[in-house]
Amino acid sequence: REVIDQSLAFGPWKCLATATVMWVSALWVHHHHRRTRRGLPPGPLGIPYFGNLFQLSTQPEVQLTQWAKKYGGLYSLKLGARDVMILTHPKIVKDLCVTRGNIYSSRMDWYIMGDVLLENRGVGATPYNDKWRLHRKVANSSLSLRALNNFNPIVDAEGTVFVHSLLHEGALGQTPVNPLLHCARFPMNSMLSIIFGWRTSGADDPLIRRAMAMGEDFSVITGMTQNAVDFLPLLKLFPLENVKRARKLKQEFFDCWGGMLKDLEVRIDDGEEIKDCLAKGLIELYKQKEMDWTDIVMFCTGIMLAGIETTAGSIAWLLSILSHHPEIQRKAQAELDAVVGRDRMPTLADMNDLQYIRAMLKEVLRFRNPFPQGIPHFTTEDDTYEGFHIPAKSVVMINVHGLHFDEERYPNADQFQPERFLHDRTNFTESANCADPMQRDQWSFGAGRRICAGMHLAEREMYLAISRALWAFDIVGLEGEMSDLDKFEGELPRSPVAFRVKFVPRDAKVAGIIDLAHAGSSAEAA
Ligand code: HEM
Repeated sequence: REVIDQSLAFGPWKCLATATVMWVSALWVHHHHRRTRRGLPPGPLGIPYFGNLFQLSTQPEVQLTQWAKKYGGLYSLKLGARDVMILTHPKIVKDLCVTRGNIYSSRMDWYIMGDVLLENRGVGATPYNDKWRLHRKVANSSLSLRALNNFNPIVDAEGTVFVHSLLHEGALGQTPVNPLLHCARFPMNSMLSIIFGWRTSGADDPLIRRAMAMGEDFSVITGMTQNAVDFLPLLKLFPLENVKRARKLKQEFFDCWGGMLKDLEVRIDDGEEIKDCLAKGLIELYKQKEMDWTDIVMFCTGIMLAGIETTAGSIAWLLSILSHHPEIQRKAQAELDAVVGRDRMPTLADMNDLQYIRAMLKEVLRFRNPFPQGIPHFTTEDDTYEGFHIPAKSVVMINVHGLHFDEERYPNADQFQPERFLHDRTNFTESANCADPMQRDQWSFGAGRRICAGMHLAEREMYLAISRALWAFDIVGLEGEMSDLDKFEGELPRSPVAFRVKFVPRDAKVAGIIDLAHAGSSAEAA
């Protein structure tokens, strides 16, 4: 009697549950068949409407890389309403993003980053159109190899300021230092000089914290895991916390970088002689009506965002990693002492002779790169590749993490081993442009027509910061307080969390040499 009662009570629920399971399964099968019918590359099954969205965690690159092992160098996902192509093989990245760059070079219509925050302007966020071409041309005019040579003295001087700050904040190796502010100030001052012909005068300048806060906010609210709305457009109907944050941040961009442009415009209008800088050129374009005010503010915003956190984070990762590896420091220092000696600091002229340092820079970008899922490209036309259909308006992700942790190309990929690049004498740009994609060192700078515009600058800054830090100091981790190499902040880009190390001068002459160079270089930097 009890059993009969129980089955009667459970019966309707069981029926309902069975019906639901059948309905979901039918939708699932239908969904799968639709994908196969469309001829898309293979990929994991998702659920109707949401696709694979819920299968990605807060570190999507881990799952993306696991799927690459199963589905290969090109597979597809459905993230909400979007078709997403994941590229995890060098040849496929080159074939699509470089060779077919006319189709694969746009940017998706991001809601928060594009519509709300940057108004789809700025070099990095603008879709592939004439506006982007103009923005990219202007960026290249200051960031190309030739243009950058004019800024060599400034970047060199900032490299000296960097080690000088570490030396003195660390009381000549006595006191631990959190190097993050200094790592940010170096690229920030280079960018300020290139854009506005101006720099911050000390690590306590409020602009440094302000720029870092803007960068951190941007990095958090624009990350993929924060933006389900880019894949589920219906979410736009709901009040989203990040939209409020983005509007506030946009205002901050206008106040800060827009304010600096305004000051410059007033000075130009007052007839002041202004030395050549990117912002001066932008104001000319604004006056000639080739760019509007939002264009030039977002141009500066985009360049400042692209150029600070990325490079700062890479320098900081390397300092953090080196504090775990005294044996790697010794190898780099042996090379530095042989090539440079102990009576002067390394300069840009030594870069080609410091092969171990160069290998370390490549290895840190492989090992802890700021954009493990790349910055997505977007297709503008239908395409067919290796028999697969790639529809127009597909999101195309270069799975940088998957490329960088491929054991076949990088044995012991989860270890930091500069030796793997010792044979490679190319600089970042030469390697990115090499004909055989299997020979490319790493993929941190993306690929094709949207490839990073700041590779030369990033390389010079990273080289000067690290070669000088290792020439001058032993980087010593603190007992019981070693940095955590697996924790990071933000998403677009990622940076290491705060840590402290000691910068211990390697010999008695170091402080004198740095102080002397600093006295000479601060005039140059100013
Ligand atoms: C370690 C440092 C850096 C890394 C890892 C990095 C990485 C990247 C990546 C992944 C992209 C997107 C590429 C693509 O879509 O395929 C990019 C674009 C860009 N980067 Fe960098 N970047 C770094 C430093 C810099 C610096 C110092 C600047 C100087 C201003 C800069 C300026 C830009 C610009 C303007 C773009 C947009 C290019 C476009 O969409 O046309 N980056 N960067």
